[in-house]
Amino acid sequence: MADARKTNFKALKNCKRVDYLQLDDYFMAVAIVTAQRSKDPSTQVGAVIVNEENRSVGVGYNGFPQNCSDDIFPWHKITDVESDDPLQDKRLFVVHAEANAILNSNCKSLKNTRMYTTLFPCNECTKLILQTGISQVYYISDKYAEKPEFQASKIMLDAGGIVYKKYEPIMNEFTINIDQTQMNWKKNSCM
Ligand SMILES: Nc1ccn([C@H]2C[C@H](O)[C@@H](COP(=O)(O)O)O2)c(=O)n1
Repeated sequence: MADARKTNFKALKNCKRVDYLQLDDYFMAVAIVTAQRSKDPSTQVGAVIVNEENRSVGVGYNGFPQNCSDDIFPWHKITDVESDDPLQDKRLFVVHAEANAILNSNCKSLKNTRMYTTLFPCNECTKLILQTGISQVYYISDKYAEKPEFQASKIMLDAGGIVYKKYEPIMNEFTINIDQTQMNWKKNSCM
């Protein structure tokens, strides 16, 4: 009688999918999807923190603090509106995606974790990155590279020996389509 435990799995091809999403692309994709939760009309940012065991331990997007209503607080900058009230500026109130990912983390220590963020971190978030022991930062855009806040970030990241790299995807594009997903499930269940 054949002993199932002695089956030689190597003798046959195991039919594993080859076009699956690689781990780093997956985490950056989570950051991109998370950014879609932001109510900011000009820039939506998402960030994910991942530990050494490849578990995501924190996610965040840019938004106002708890109890500061998205419908009441300003989503513009003072320079975008005709107002002489300096409080009419989102920058005074928004919590950045990276800070939210850190604050939302579900573990005691972020030492040696890596962060995937859709936008390069500002100086304030970089201070938190250094203080929490995050050791790698992957980003998609560095659109504010010329601003002193973002240059200060690089000075601090360099001083802290933190690896930061523009993200190079393996799979640059894939589609999220809920109707299509449902159709695929139906198709597969008939096979
Ligand atoms: N690394 C960053 C940089 C910016 N943010 C947030 C802050 C604002 O909500 C928005 C930037 O708005 P803009 O100046 O482009 O009108 O993005 C962030 O979460 N993380």
